[in-house]
Formats: sequence, C-alpha cells, structure tokens
Amino acid sequence: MLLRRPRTPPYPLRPPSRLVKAATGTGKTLAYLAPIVHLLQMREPRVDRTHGTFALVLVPTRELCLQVYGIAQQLVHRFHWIVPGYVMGGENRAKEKARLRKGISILIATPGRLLDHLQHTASFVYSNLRWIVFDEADSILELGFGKAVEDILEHLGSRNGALDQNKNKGEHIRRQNLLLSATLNEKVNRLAKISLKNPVMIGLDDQKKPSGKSNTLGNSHTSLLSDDDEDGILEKQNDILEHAVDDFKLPAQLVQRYVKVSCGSRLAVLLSILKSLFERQISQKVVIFLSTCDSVDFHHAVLSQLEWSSGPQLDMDKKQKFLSCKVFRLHGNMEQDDRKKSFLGFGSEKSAILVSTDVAARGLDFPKVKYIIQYDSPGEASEYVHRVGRTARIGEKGEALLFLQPIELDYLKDLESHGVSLTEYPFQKVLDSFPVNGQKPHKRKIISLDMHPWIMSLQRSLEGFVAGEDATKKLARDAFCSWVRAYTAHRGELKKIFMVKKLHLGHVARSFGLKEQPSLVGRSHQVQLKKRKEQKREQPAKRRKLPSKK
Ligand SMILES: Nc1ncnc2c1ncn2[C@@H]1O[C@H](COP(=O)(O)OP(=O)(O)OP(=O)(O)O)[C@@H](O)[C@H]1O
Repeated sequence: MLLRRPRTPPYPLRPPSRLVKAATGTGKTLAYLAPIVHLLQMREPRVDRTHGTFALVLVPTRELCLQVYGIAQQLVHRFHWIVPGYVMGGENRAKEKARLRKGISILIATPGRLLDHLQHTASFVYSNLRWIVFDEADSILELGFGKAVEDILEHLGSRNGALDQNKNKGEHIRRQNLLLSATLNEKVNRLAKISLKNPVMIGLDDQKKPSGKSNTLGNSHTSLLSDDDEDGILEKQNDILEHAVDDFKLPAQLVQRYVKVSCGSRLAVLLSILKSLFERQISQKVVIFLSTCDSVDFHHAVLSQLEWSSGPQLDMDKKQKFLSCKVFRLHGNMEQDDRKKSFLGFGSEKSAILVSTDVAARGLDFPKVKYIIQYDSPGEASEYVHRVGRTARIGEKGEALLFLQPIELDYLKDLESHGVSLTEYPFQKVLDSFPVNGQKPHKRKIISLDMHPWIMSLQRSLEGFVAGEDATKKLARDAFCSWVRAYTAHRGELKKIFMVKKLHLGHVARSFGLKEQPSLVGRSHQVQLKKRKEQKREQPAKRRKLPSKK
C-alpha cells in the first residue's frame, strides 16, 4: 500500500528513514555522503569538533571503511571545519580514542570497534548525531554483526523504542537512518524494524510499483537525505521487505559467463585463462575470488611465483614467470598493515591481479577492474552480484567468469531464479591458441580437457612447483583442507548443488598441485579416529561378554 506522508506539525518532525537498493557501482556512497556534507557545511552555528559526531556510517569491512573515509576526505576539503574520521578493527585503540576525544564530525566505522568505543570511550560525543548510515546493510547482518548493531543502536538511543522514550522526555531528536545495498532483501527486515520507522523505499521492487514510478538512484527525484520532512514522497509499511523480490539488478554492460571445468584441471585452466587475458591485453586488472584465506595464500604463491618454460620440455634453462604481472592478496587473516598495502597497492596499479576472499566482494571501488573470476562459487546469489559488481562500474565495460564443475551446473538455475543468466565461455578456443612443446598452434582434435597436452604439461609444472619446497607443499595442503571444509559449509538449497559427497578428493588435490590427497584431519585426530575404529570393531565382542558378567 502506498501512503502519502502528510505534512504534520506539531514539531518535531522526524525526517523519514530510507531503504536504498541500487545496482553495484551506481554511486551510492556519494549519494549519501554528498548531502551529509552539504547539510553540515550549511549548518548554523558552524559545525565544530567539540560538537562531536553528526553522521555515522557503518560498514562491514575495514577496506570499505578506508574507502568511504577517503571519499569523505575529498568531499570536505573545502570545509576544514567538518572533520571526517574512522574507527575499525585492527587499528590502534588509543589513537582512535584520542581522535574521538578531539571530535569527528563524520565517523566511518566497523560495528565491533564502534561498539567498543561506545562502551569504553567516555569522551566520545554523539549527542548531536543526526544520521546513521548502514552501508551494505545486508552484509553487516550476514557477517554476524546483528547483535553488535542492536547494541550500538541501544547506546545511541536510536532503536525505535528508544526514540519514542526520548520524545517523551521532550528531546527533539531529528535523526535519520539509512540502509543501503545492491541486494537489500527481506533479510534486513530485522535491522529495518529496529532502526527505521516508516521508511521510504528507494529503488526497491520498483517493477511492482502500481504507480509505475521508478524510484532508483539514477532517476529518483527524492533526495536520499533531507533536513526536513518531505511531502509527496512514496512511503510504504515496514513489512514491505517481506514481499520484496530477490531479483538483483546488474550493470547492463556486464558480460557474464561460466566455464565448465573438471575438478582436477581447475588450476591449470585458471592459469591458462589468465595467461590468455594478459596476452590479449597487457594492461589488465583482474580480481579472483576464492573461498578461504589459506586458499588465497596458496593461489597467490602459484600465480606470483610459478615458472615455466615455453619451449620444448627439456629446455629448462629458458624458464620464465608464467604470469608477469603483479599479484596481490587480500583476506581477513592478514596483518592489518599487509591488508592496507594490498588494498592500496592493487587500487593504484594499472595492471595486476588481486586474489581475495569475499572481504573484497562488498563495496570496494578499485578503478579499472575489467575482469572478475569467481574460481570458487560464491554461494548465495546476492554474493555473486556483489563479487561481479567490482567491475562494470559507473557505465564502464566489464566481464565476469564463474568456474563450475560439471556436477555444479545446477547453480546456474539458482542464479537464473534471481534474474541472473550466464552464457558459456569458449575455453576450447583459448586452449587451441596455446603452443604445445614449442609447436605453433593449429586446429587440434577435440579431446578431453584433462588429456589436453597443454593442460597436462601445465599440470606437471604445477605439481613440480608445489613439490619443490616444503613451505609450498604446506600451503597447498592447508589450502586443500580449508577448501573442502568451505565446500561443506554451503547452506540451504545450495547444499544440494555443492555436495561434498560428489567430489573426488583426489581430483580436488590435483587442483592444488598435489599428487596425493592429503589427510583432511590432523595427525593426532587421525590416531584418535583409528583408535575409535578399533574399539568399534571390538565392541560387539565386549557386548556379547556383558551378560555373562551379570
Ligand atoms: N555522479 C557521478 N558521476 C561520476 N562518477 C560517479 C558519480 N557518483 C559516483 N561516481 C563514481 O562511481 C563509482 C562507484 O561508486 P560507489 O562505490 O559509491 O558505488 P556503489 O553504488 O556504492 O557500489 P557498490 O554497490 O559496489 O558498493 C565511484 O568511483 C564513484 O567515484
């Protein structure tokens, strides 16, 4: 039901909160930061550091925190009296406390660290807080920050109930909350219900709007933030999200494909595709998504160190790097300094590969990324959307490639049910373009991928590389174990598609350059298992003995 909000004194009016859904790379950050800066610079009396925080932006990852802070810094450079700042996990608490004591007008934060300061930094002034923005709102909840967010809202007095209490006390709180994501769906209902009252939906399920009005970021006439209550804006009930469609909008210019690869040849195929990409265009920026931190470390080592002889097999002295570009890695187990270096380093390179977990999937705006490779499947369709959204931003071209094993092809149907459809990548063509044993490429008979001379020779090099050093072998083994664990962790309907039972673990090992399948459990655990098995074997005999004991 669509309602018109009447202009209703008595004052204080509460500016409507917003739920904003717009495709990746359409400029949501500026859409909320620019009005905040605009309204703050107009404020009389002038904003002062002693007034504390006016706007709070909550983000799910440290990298996104740095990115939003960078944009805020650029926006306020003419208004020196507005001070942006950030607090986030991994940073020095004492320094953050000192900055909060001085006063931060626009604060960007990750939920855990913000809650920490709300509980322990007495000098943190937030009595003038006017806006709370949840950027990537659905992800904040999915990452398990739900409780932290509830506690934060409680502290800030911004839970719906708390607001009413404050109103009763006669305090004129004119606070506006905003939830944004490219994939807002019913999952944010809990957050919406505790933090928003009569929210205005922007860009949500606009196909369904009876009025036919499209209210997306691009063509909306409704400003994301207002200093006053608005008349004539579309408003719906809080429970609208329960009926919101899970269809996701992707940039129209994004080319989306999948490549069907048998498990054992996955890594050789990944390397071949990367080589072909960088041969086609020397300046490339590629992001590769993997499922675990250990897997990122291993693949980073392979992509940055693997050497190879392009001539005949015995021509080993002519070895050169298989890929000559810079390779960065990013995941949550890295030291904060290394994380920062990778994030800033990949952002500033013209040609490079970033190997990452989903820590890079949300909101990051690396310039000129042309290619996204999802080497490990993302799981939920919403994660697919955010990963591919790192390319084709703000109208630029971009391509995305999803790796699937033949047993996983049903995942395409799952994506299709969310309005995402992919076409097959012509990998055979790429394969035929490579020379084998120094011979020029020519049209070859179609043979199975695993038996293709290029793939076989690349696989031998990989296995040699992994076996070459104990440290690399350990990286491969750890990556293998974590990968299998992650594969078992798919949830809900996806468990029926990504079934660990269907995997051939020997082939999985091959995809980590291992000739043999490592044990999935530690040595001590193995000994315990063996003991238990032996005990089990003995048990029937023991049971049989029991009656005679009586
Ligand atoms: N009006 C504009 N004109 C040109 N470029 C813009 C405009 N607004 C934003 N941009 C640029 O578009 C890019 C994407 O913006 P942003 O990161 O805010 O997208 P987003 O919608 O938040 O994406 P995601 O959903 O992935 O987080 C940024 O590089 C930003 O500088």
